[in-house]
Amino acid sequence: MTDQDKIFQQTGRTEDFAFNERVAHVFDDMVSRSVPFYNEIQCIQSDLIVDFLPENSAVVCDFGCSTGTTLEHIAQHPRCPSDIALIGYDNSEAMLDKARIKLENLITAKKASLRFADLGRLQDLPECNVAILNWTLQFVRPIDREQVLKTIFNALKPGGILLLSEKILSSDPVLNRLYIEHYLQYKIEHGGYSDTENQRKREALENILIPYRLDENYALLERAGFGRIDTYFKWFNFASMIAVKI
Ligand SMILES: Nc1ncnc2c1ncn2[C@@H]1O[C@H](C[S@+](CC[C@H]([NH3+])C(=O)[O-])CC(=O)[O-])[C@@H](O)[C@H]1O
Ligand SMILES: O=C(O)C(=O)Cc1ccccc1
Repeated sequence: MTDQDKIFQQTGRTEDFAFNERVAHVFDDMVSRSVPFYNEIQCIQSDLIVDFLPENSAVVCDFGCSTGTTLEHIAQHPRCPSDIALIGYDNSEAMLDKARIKLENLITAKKASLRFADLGRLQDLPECNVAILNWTLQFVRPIDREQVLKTIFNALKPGGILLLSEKILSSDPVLNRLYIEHYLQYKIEHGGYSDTENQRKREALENILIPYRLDENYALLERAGFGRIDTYFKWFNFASMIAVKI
């Protein structure tokens, strides 16, 4: 069980956001209260993923897997092949510790494995059918993002896909402001966070989470070599994209 996220209820100086033990401990609660339609996205994303998996030797890599929720969803999909390798990567040991507990049965059955890795230094990736980058590229330094996508593109088999979810900016400043206001209101109404918690988290994420516009993400994907790019889910300042290695 995950405890309730009270991280930004504390008073005092706001520190930069980090995926440390305290955050990992409450992460499932935090992410489901902070990312609009988080659970629905996990469900429709699994539907898409299984469309691209072969019956034998299917490989799925989840970069920035956090507590392993996405990999667990895929394994539980009724059309998930039994011959599958689900590989989760993250650069937070605290997150991987939580994922190890959640995926214990899959790890014992040799269907899942977890690897400590920094996205900026990915090495020896296996050939994969599906790569996932959900709300993680936004934390990678902008100058490193293209290389990360190129490395993932090279690891994908032809016909394989990348699923990329990001917090995004609108190109129109007026709409951008409106979207952010609606998002903060969403976190109050649906997430149960207070105005002060929202403000503190916003401060803590500044310079850590750097969103791009949708067209900037598309350009990055195109430069990395991807074709057939589409947005399969969008909600104000959040977008989930699919990109195919043709
Ligand atoms: N450079 C990096 N290298 C590797 N991992 C990183 C890096 N930077 C951040 N991370 C990891 O990326 C994850 C981002 S959370 C992903 C949610 C998940 N995908 C989910 O669908 O539940 C999204 C969020 O917190 O908004 C964290 O686990 C970090 O440790
Ligand atoms: O809460 C936010 O402002 C977000 O952008 C989502 C989020 C969710 C979990 C960790 C960091 C950011």
